[in-house]
Amino acid sequence: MGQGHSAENLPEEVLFEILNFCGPNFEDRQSCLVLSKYISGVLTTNGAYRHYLQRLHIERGIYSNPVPGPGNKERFLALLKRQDLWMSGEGGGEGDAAGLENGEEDEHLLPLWRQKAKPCTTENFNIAVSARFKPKEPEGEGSEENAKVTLPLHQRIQLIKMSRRLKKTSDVLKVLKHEGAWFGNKWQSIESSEEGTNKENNGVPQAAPAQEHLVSGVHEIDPMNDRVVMVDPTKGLREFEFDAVVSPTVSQSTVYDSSARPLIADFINGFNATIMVYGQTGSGKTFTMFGPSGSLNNGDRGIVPRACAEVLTALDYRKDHLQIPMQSRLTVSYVEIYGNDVTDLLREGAPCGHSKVAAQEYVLSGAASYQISCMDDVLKCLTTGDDCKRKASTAMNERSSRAHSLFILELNQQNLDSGVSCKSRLFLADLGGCEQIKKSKVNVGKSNHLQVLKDETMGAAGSFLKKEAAAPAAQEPHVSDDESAPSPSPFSTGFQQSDRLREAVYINLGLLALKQCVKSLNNAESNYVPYSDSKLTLLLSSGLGGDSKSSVIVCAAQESKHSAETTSALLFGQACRKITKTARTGANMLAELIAKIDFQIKETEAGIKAKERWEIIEEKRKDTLAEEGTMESMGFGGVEVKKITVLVGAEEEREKLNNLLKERAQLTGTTLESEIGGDKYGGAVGFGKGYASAYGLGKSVDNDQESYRFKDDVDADAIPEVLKMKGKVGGWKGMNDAHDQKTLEKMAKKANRRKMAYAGVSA
Ligand SMILES: Nc1ncnc2c1ncn2[C@@H]1O[C@H](COP(=O)(O)OP(=O)(O)OP(=O)(O)O)[C@@H](O)[C@H]1O
Repeated sequence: MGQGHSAENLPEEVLFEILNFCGPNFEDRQSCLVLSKYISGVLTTNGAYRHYLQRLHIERGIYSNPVPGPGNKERFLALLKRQDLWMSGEGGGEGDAAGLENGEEDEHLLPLWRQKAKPCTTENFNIAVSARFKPKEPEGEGSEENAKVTLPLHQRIQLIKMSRRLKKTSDVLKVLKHEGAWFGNKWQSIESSEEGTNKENNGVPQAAPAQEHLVSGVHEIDPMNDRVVMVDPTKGLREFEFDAVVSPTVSQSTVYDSSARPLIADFINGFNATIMVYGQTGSGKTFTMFGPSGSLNNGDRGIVPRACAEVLTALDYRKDHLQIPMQSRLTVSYVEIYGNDVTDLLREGAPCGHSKVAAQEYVLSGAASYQISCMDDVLKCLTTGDDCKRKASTAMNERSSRAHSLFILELNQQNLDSGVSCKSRLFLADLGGCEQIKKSKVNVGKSNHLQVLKDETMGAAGSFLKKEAAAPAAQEPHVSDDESAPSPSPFSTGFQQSDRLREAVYINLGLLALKQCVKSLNNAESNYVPYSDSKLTLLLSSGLGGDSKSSVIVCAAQESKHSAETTSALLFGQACRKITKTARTGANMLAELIAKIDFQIKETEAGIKAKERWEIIEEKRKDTLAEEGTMESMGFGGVEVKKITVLVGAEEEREKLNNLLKERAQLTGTTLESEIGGDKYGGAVGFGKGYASAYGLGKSVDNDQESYRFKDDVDADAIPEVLKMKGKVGGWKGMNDAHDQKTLEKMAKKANRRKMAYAGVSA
């Protein structure tokens, strides 16, 4: 409950906002009500802004989550910038400023919606990263022993400063001295010999029992300051800061509120959004994203069902309450990425698209989507998809996801009055868990399989061995999810377990590609992000570096035996947090990515044009088809020296162009050959149909051999005008002076006549 206010003692900024809201004549009854409540002290400033947020939604269609707690003012001022999202034309909608004389505009008195529109479509932001820790499991005996870490002195000092809230290093040294820990017995023996053993502790906070070693693992989870302190066996003490750190005991709804909810509002307001969970296998990614099995309808449900519920509730509300007539359509796609295969989990795992290349375009174009209108539809989709997912038991997780899965919501909305429409997508990615094969033990099947083969071929004698082999096999992870299912034959066990290994490799490869993309995005000098390295990164490309708002939730285990993996996951989160992006409403990720690549292709082509020149080089070639018994066949002589013309000077640009064309081919779902073969690209630099043959360039630039650049017969016509004019054709005597076509032709012929010369011994 706020303090009582009178109109006179209202803070100026509040009065200004309220005046803006109510208009010069206080004609808006609801705003008057808010104002009167505020003045009488019934409403706090925060509460008043809650009302403004509601108005923004009802009158302008700008959604905000009903979040309890403070911060409504900041939210309102941020959303105010988007007020014209659903209005047509430029400027602030009905900017006729009723109540004012012709053309007279007083900003302070203009009602909120009648102010000039501010540009609302782009927002700069960093990827938001949060960390969530799974509750601790009891560790096996001896694991602590193995994970002891001795910190270097400076880190030990830092740790004591943090844990005892000490500022001065001299105080920390007193603690160390008292503990006798870091220097061990040596310090104590020096102390006892010099000062006696029972000296008083002069004002330093009483220390815990001496602790010479720290145990590796999570040392401190600090949700208040969104900080995690790790003790890593190889790197010592490490501190990580995130946008949110949630304590291991928090509920699923708290995780949703802190890491996902703001993005759901952005999604409804026309931004593309991406939320992904990243972490080691068994760290709680699926738990966070979907919830434990059977929880889709209860309080334990994860981000996906919660997000769907919030979007559906918001759309229902908008249908009945908005003052602008909005039409909306919500669809869902649910796919799994396994190596280079993308499968539709809502169509019994059918492959997406007609080819592996086109799969991502198929998904992003919405061809795999289904319309949903209520929570029942969502639950059906989730159950159908879940039944279809690759899951198996490993030593690390009873129900381990064996591929990356992507749940995509697509929302199409239109203001029927203004005709303005907007499409936005929400990507919810449950990434497969990075796993160390030796820990998840998914490679055990290989040896089982071989053992079975051995037994089979040994016939009756093998049956004895089979029994022997059965004992250790029983301790290995079982692969069936279904306890009641008939136990698999040893053959199938072998196959299934080697499948686990392949799955682990595919998952790790996708994650590696993801890490490479994050690295490139963080490297200011890198102008190429290798999205096309994997299907996972292709599908997530817009979420990582494109136009969408993104949030990464790092899931991790606290146990010391997982400290290396936890540190690595937290480092990934930290790298993601540094990526700055520009998000825009109504962005079409795929089309824009392609347009961006097209622009880069044009720039690169211009660079090649400006830099490239012809040069004559001597190439030594050996006769590989020499007759038997000749000197050449024995490796002596027979070397042909050929003078050949070669394009040089823009090698880096050509490589870049090649990568860009590859990336474009991946995005458009075509092949590199068709990108190069068309007239669209590289006409001037030798990739177009005409130039490719004139320059003697092979069709496939995928082929790394340099020979595609060589050409014996130089056709002077083929030398680009730009090179002739600039006299850039260097290395060829007299070429710099050549300006007319005839001279060029003559020189080309002369060079061809002189090109053959034999060196060495001939037979
Ligand atoms: N925060 C949590 N609270 C309680 N239990 C949890 C939590 N996180 C995970 N678990 C439990 O830990 C187990 C593994 O979780 P989950 O399957 O979500 O891991 P994962 O990271 O998705 O693993 P994988 O990559 O192998 O699929 C499950 O039994 C899950 O219920």
